[in-house]
Amino acid sequence: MITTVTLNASIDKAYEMKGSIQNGTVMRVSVCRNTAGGKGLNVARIIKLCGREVVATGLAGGFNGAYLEELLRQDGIQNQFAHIKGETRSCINILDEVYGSTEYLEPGCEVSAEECADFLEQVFPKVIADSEVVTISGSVPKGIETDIYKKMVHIVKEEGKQVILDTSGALLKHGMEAAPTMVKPNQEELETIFNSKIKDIDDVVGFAKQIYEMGIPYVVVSLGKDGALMVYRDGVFQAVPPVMEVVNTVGCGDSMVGAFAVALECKFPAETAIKYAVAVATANALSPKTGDFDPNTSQELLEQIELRKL
Ligand SMILES: Nc1ncnc2c1ncn2[C@@H]1O[C@H](COP(=O)(O)OP(=O)(O)OP(=O)(O)O)[C@@H](O)[C@H]1O
Ligand SMILES: O=P(O)(O)OC[C@@]1(O)O[C@H](CO)[C@@H](O)[C@@H]1O
Repeated sequence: MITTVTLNASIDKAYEMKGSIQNGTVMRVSVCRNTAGGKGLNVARIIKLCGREVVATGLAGGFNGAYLEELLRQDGIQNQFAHIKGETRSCINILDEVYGSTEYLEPGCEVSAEECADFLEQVFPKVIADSEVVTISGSVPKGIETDIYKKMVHIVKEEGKQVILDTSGALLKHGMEAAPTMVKPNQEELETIFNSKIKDIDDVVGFAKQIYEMGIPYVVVSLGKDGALMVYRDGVFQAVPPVMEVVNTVGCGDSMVGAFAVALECKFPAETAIKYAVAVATANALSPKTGDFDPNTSQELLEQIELRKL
């Protein structure tokens, strides 16, 4: 069993537009799709599609929170959310022919210190009890301290479980101090953490090695169309997918996290794990839906992924 955590859950709205967007005018949406979102819920859908058992937890509130739980029920995702007074946010992803994808992310409601403590001390330890792997993803709503993920990583590790952390900025910086099993920054997140511009792949390797030295066994940097780079005990590897025409890359990072969690749970060797994660993430880029992939496509991609030792 794998637990996914989404503290800043959202109703994700994908707006498909015909033609190009004209800013400052009235635009009519051609197709609208609502999904239970926030990074951890995309991760949960991917794990289910990989054929593994998953339970989703986090914070949910108001009408959107109830809708979110209903969407998860429709997707067949087991969930145990802590209920908060504030309203769960919405995030909009506009898909058009000129810009591809443009995301508008709401910040999330205010969460009280009591609500946060209730989740951390009561809900979270109970939900993870039957899981071997826990994933923690995304931003946090207002009122939650930036060391929350550090505390959660400690709780998971004290129970002898493995934990993946996928977040950014101060949340990532503090979270890494607790040495999770795996982190998955993208290049932008690395630049923020190290306050430095990345010029080439050597810079990526250098920063990833520094993170590995903090005691994090698997450091995976996602590189978009160039796949992902992994630093672990036996060296530095890059898994490169074939060049393809993508449909929707939102949630690709989450797909990579979901597949890597499955690989940890199934005890895949590290080099198989990174290839599997890149295959699933690339298959997600070929689906119009977020946190979705066709298992036949990922299986075909797996055979086409090139693993390079750097
Ligand atoms: N254009 C693309 N072509 C092929 N594969 C892609 C492409 N974009 C993303 N991917 C796949 O998805 C993985 C993760 O993508 P990316 O590096 O964009 O993650 P991310 O920035 O964390 O994404 P997000 O935050 O949108 O979820 C890549 O390692 C790759 O396997
Ligand atoms: O505000 P966060 O939690 O960082 O990101 C939220 C979000 O952009 O991430 C997912 C894509 O990765 C979307 O489902 C969701 O809307």
